[in-house]
Amino acid sequence: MIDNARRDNPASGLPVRWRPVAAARPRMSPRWWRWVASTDSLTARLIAAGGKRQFSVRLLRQGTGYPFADEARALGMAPGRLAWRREVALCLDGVPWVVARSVAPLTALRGQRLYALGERSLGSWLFAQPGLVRRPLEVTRAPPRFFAAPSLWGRRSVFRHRRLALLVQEYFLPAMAEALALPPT
Ligand SMILES: C=C(O[C@@H]1C=C(C(=O)O)C=C[C@H]1O)C(=O)O
Repeated sequence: MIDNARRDNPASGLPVRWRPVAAARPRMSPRWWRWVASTDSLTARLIAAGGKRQFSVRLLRQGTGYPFADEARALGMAPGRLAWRREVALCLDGVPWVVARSVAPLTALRGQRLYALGERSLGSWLFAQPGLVRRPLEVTRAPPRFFAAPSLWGRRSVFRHRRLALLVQEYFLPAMAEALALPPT
């Protein structure tokens, strides 16, 4: 499991510590709290916050592979099981503000046409699904393992829709903090 993840990305050997979002609240400014703890569509929030800037989804990588060990655990996947992985940058005027990595067990994907999303936002599909359930958010200060940039906050949660379980991890980048004049934490 961990060996497979390492083959994908040498940095994955560093275990990522995820904590319930409420546990991080004392160290988080109210402005960041509104971004990190929100449970509605981040895509919609970014479009609103971006004002006149043009929103776009840049597809970094998509396909089948092994999840990181902490991702497999969050999804309740047995070691060695393959997953569908999608990595994107959510950009405003072409500048990445957030990078996201979504992971789903392959077995749960049947019939869901997620491959066809391309550079449309997963969020706009996901939040249109009736009966969507979102598990509690967790946060980390560790940088993303799939994109070479620091992040201010990272968060993750599992969405459930019928048989689909999808772990969405989103990292807020310094460019976003700078553009919106957000504090360092
Ligand atoms: C889950 C959402 O979807 C966003 C869009 C993503 C994509 O297109 O791959 C990935 C993660 C999210 O940041 C959302 O808008 O909240």
